[in-house]
Amino acid sequence: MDTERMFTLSQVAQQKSKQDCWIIIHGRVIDVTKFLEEHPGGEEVLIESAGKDATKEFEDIGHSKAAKNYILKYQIGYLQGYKIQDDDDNLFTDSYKEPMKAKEIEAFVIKQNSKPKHLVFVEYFVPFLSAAFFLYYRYLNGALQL
Ligand code: HEM
Repeated sequence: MDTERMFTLSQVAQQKSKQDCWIIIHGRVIDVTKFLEEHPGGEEVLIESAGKDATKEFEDIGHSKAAKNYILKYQIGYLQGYKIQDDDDNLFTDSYKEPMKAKEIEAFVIKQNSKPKHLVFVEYFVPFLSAAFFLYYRYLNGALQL
């Protein structure tokens, strides 16, 4: 997807129907046409913001990182003349672009952390058995001394 394309405000303003619904968030032009039915907040709010800058509305709701990843997914370009903020990279994560990689890493970490069953046996059961034998031995000694 070519996200480097530039659009003017009037170009975006023309795409405000259910069939062509674009909105601007943080200077990014997003084609939400295919996302309308999927939007958990309903399609109406998106259609109301269509063709406009909806950054304030978007931020006021307190959208999650998942929502910001959708922005990366549906972004088609940038608004011409928009000055990208210094913290723009922090506003969006790029994890959408490589979801498989993220999953692989997660799986790897789980594998690394989970212990094989026999290790659990050695770690907990063997010390417990040793302690039990030791106490039993002390008990027998004590019993013999009495
Ligand atoms: C491309 C733009 C947008 C995307 C990708 C998006 C995505 C989402 C997602 C994923 C959710 C589920 C909750 C979450 O993960 O935060 C959500 C909820 C919601 N969104 Fe959006 N949204 C967008 C724009 C907007 C705009 C412009 C408005 C308001 C004018 C809006 C209003 C809402 C509301 C009211 C909810 C429901 C919150 C709730 O029930 O707790 N969204 N949106």
